[in-house]
Amino acid sequence: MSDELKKGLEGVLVAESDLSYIDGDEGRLVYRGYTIEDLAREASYEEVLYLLWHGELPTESELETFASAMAEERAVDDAVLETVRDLAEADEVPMAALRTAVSELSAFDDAADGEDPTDREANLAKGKRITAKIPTVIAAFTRIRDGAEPVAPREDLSHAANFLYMLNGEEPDDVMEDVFDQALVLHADHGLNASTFSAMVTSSTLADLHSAVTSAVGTLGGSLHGGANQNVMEMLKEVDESAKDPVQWVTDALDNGKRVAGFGHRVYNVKDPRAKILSEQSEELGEAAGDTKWYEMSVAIEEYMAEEKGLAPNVDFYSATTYYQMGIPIDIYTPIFAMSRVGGWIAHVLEQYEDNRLIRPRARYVGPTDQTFTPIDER
Ligand SMILES: CC(=O)SCCNC(=O)CCNC(=O)[C@H](O)C(C)(C)COP(=O)(O)OP(=O)(O)OC[C@H]1O[C@@H](n2cnc3c(N)ncnc32)[C@H](O)[C@@H]1OP(=O)(O)O
Ligand SMILES: O=C([O-])CC(=O)C(=O)O
Repeated sequence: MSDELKKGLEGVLVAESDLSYIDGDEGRLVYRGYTIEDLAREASYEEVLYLLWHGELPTESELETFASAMAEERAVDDAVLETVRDLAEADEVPMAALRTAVSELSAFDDAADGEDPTDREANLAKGKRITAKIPTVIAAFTRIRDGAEPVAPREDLSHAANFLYMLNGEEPDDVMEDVFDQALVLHADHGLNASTFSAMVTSSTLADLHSAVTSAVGTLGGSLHGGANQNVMEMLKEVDESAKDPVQWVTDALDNGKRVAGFGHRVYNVKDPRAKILSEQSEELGEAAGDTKWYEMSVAIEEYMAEEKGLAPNVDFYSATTYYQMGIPIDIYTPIFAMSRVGGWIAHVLEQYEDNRLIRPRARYVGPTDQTFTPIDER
């Protein structure tokens, strides 16, 4: 047994996986051998889900069956909607509301209590239900919080278009649907990132899929992980409102010991390939709207961070301005990340169950070992 301490588990191999491969020096990401560039351009989110869960790209009829079965599962039980309403009216943080709702979804899931938690077919069906319902929860929460009534899901729209329809009460145009669908594809999986690992740890105890996804939602929300996309946009708005030069603003932030959201990564030593694609989306949306202010501000910060800190943008840096220019409320950027990443979480949980061993690392104990106990009335 090695006593070498790897803080943050950096570089530690804990599993074999054939889901996604990251080359952190080359800035390359593939899902099951397909480059993220090809998938973002050519495949829908539903197609990528099928690829992750079933191991290969679907044929047209497989995709049609898969996507329509998932679309049929979009509605959530009234009791869950009531919880979502209560949480929205109580001004709950969106990621906390999503975590609570995902947990409650299990109470209304068809899966019989006591079934084998590792049953692959049951989990694929359950995974489809969870993935289908998460967008409904996020859209309903957002609308109620903003003083509107939820919009019921439609089965005839794609996963991406249906979410934007439920959020805005109107169908998105083709450009918005495509940009959003690409964002979902780009966020679907990323090796053993923290939230995925959290889902794996939970499932390694033979806890059920809803528990694993609930753990993962909780883990994604932190500012060092998925929560960074919201922080990026809040930072850019602060820069804008400060009327300072963006580079000066960032210099001051770094001088004050702050981290710049959307930069740095545990695995990438170069620009995240997803950030490359999203920066193009961000620029195109700005150009279409006749205002590239957010894109230009982001590029100025990117150049400065590269020169001064040797840090490159991660996926969260350009998703922020992409979503902002689509009119999406800033505090649901991380729930949207979850809406995509749930596909990866489920795929990794399926892998975990296939070849399970309890995940249980050790800490090096550095406390005392020979204290003399003092009874409470003598302390
Ligand atoms: C989807 C995702 O989860 S992508 C990541 C989203 N998170 C963010 O964007 C938050 C900002 N980024 C960070 O905090 C980090 O880069 C992380 C958490 C992503 C990676 O963390 P780690 O791999 O543990 O790197 P670590 O925190 O040790 O940082 C290494 C060095 O780079 C610096 N650094 C890393 N990221 C940043 C940043 N965004 N701003 C300023 N400095 C940074 C650290 O201060 C540290 O410097 P030091 O060695 O002089 O102390
Ligand atoms: O891989 C990571 O550590 C974080 C990340 O980029 C992701 O989860 O998409």
